[in-house]
Amino acid sequence: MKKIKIKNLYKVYGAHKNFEGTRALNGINLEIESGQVVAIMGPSGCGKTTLFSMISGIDTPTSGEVWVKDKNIFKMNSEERATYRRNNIGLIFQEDMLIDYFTIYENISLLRNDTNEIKKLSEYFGINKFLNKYPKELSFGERQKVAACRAFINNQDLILADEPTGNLDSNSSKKFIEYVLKLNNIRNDTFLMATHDPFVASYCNRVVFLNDGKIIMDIYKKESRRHFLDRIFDCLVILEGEINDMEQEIL
Ligand SMILES: Nc1ncnc2c1ncn2[C@@H]1O[C@H](COP(=O)(O)OP(=O)(O)OP(=O)(O)O)[C@@H](O)[C@H]1O
Repeated sequence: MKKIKIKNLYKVYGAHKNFEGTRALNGINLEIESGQVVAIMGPSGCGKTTLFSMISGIDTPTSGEVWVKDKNIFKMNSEERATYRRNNIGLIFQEDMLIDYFTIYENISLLRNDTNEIKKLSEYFGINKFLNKYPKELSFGERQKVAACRAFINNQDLILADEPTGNLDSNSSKKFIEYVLKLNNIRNDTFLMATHDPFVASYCNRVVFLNDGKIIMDIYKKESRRHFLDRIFDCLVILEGEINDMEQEIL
């Protein structure tokens, strides 16, 4: 089943009569199957965060359509869209967005206060011993696992993670992504992750490369993670070539 269908999506920021604006998304067409684990890669400013804010309905596109589970989310009014977001989407950001004066338990329970589910998820992520502590008492890696628990708590089946390992060292990144993907396998959620890290991307089944608001490559894992990582590096070399060409054109 198609989980997400994006058709001809454009987002232009800040256009007015003397300025044509910034084209953050420049005609994106993308389909994602239910249960797929997809990394979105590309240089800073290529449109990854903008794409996520369109899929989550946080912001509206200039033109184009986003269908999630057979619903065109920009045909909903803003109230319906807020309900859609709350019930369907789990968000994980680079900054964990935990509330410092709430305990870890309270932070996770904000969306759904289900003691059994919180116990299960926090045990799964190995943070159950921290439930009565405060975010400041945890390491970055531990805090990011709390953020993941919060994203999964409401049984959302679409998780959007924007640079979730951006603040973690390589060992914590590896542990974080392994935990998230193992859980994802059990629940068959659809997982989209923006990342600059090829190693983290190599854990996904598919990597979509963006440049300048467009999809320029889209690859699927058919081999071992190690070999997929090599292929991701090859794509990054091609991407770098494109960026250099664009810079030459501007000069
Ligand atoms: N609210 C905004 N107003 C104006 N321009 C914006 C806005 N948000 C993003 N942009 C511009 O749109 C383009 C895409 O930005 P976006 O944040 O989606 O990129 P990104 O790939 O997520 O970058 P990064 O990897 O640095 O987070 C950039 O040129 C950015 O400057």
